[in-house]
Amino acid sequence: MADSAAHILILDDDSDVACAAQLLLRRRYGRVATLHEPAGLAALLAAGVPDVVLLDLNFTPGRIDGAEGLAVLDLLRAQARPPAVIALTAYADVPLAVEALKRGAGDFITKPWDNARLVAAVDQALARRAARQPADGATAALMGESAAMRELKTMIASVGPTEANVMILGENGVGKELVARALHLASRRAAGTFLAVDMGALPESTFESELFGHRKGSFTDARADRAGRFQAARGGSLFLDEIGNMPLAAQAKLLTALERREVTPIGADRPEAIDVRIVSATNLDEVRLFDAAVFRPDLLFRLNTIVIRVPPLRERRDDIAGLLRHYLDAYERQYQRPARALGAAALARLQRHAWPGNVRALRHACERAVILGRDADYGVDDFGLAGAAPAAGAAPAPARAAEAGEDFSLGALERDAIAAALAQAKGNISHTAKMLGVSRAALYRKLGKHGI
Ligand SMILES: Nc1ncnc2c1ncn2[C@@H]1O[C@H](COP(=O)(O)OP(=O)(O)OP(=O)(O)O)[C@@H](O)[C@H]1O
Repeated sequence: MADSAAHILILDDDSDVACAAQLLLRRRYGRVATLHEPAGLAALLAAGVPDVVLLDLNFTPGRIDGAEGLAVLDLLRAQARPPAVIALTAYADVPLAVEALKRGAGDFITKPWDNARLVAAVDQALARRAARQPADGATAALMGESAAMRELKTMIASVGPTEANVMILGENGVGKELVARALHLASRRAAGTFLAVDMGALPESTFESELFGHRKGSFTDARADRAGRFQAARGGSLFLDEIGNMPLAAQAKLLTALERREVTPIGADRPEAIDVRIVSATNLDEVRLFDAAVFRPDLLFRLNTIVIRVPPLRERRDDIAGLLRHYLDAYERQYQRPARALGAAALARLQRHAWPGNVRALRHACERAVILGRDADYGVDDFGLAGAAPAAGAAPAPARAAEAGEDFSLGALERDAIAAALAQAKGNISHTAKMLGVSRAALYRKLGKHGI
């Protein structure tokens, strides 16, 4: 069964053998890579674990004990989601093949192989791997196998099925909305609606009408009955995003609704029971969140029964290579560009980058690289990172090009204006967008464009 999404790796020191297998398999599977020695394997795994590895067991000429291949097998088995392994043995060496099977290989093939048998073995290996995958549909969109991401997925799996209110904390672009969606998918409400509301963008004047609904004629513009977000999400999950940006008066109204578990549409004479699971998110740091002048403590304690912290990308650098490959592949497909490799130097540099805009910025950088990159491999310049080499763990200082009189191009001035507004709004995207007079979506696009 051909599978255009499958990723196969052939690890064999004999380049003729590897090339023959690659030519055969490339016709049926999406990505078929070859490697001639185990030395490059760690970097390759960091960029994404293949689905199936065809593994030769001896690399050094003259060696037939299989020790090198078995060591690679151990490394493959240690991956968070190990690939299915087919051992390649040159000598019909049954004891070695048996040892490989004992150590976790799923199958073995003797060289020279029969093409049909090799293809059947790969098909079976893919099927085995698919069957072995954990029931992680809910968290499938959340990429990353770092210890922090694994912990996050475990947390989602245990908290998701409960009705507890969850507050998700993390910087802009770390994936808070993805986590909220994963919680919904892992819940008993998964068949219901997932409705996201940007609380920072709701004008105070229409806050109640937007959230609780209104009756026809209850105010000048109320030309028909309208359900609020609480009613629209009935039976599902309501994601209150940017909760830290709500004015205090609006916080009081939300608190009342959550305490009473009912809302009264404007102009209605009776309240309506609410049936939603509340998931909220903010990029406020916890010091600000616990400041009563910013956020009502009673509302905070309603919302944060469970707190999930999503770490910034610079604290889970192990995920960077996989995310880069994922988004490069996705944009290569989207823009119908040829598949290109990410050079080792560029990868190392990207892994050191501080990524102040987190995964969102990385995604934009990949899109830029796919569109603008011209060389055979991607180089670091293709990604348009801000600052040549910002120190790990630190957000880059705003560009001062205009101040220094170096560059008065409109692009540079726009970048400076955004960086300055962002700094003044303490990283708050909604406030920054408001200060600059653009929508949040437009601001995100500009952040990506300037690599901020
Ligand atoms: N772990 C991840 N795997 C794949 N994509 C991710 C991951 N985390 C974030 N993204 C992508 O990064 C972008 C930003 O994610 P998301 O909107 O969930 O972040 P956020 O923390 O809610 O951001 P903000 O606070 O700015 O609203 C999206 O395109 C999302 O698909």
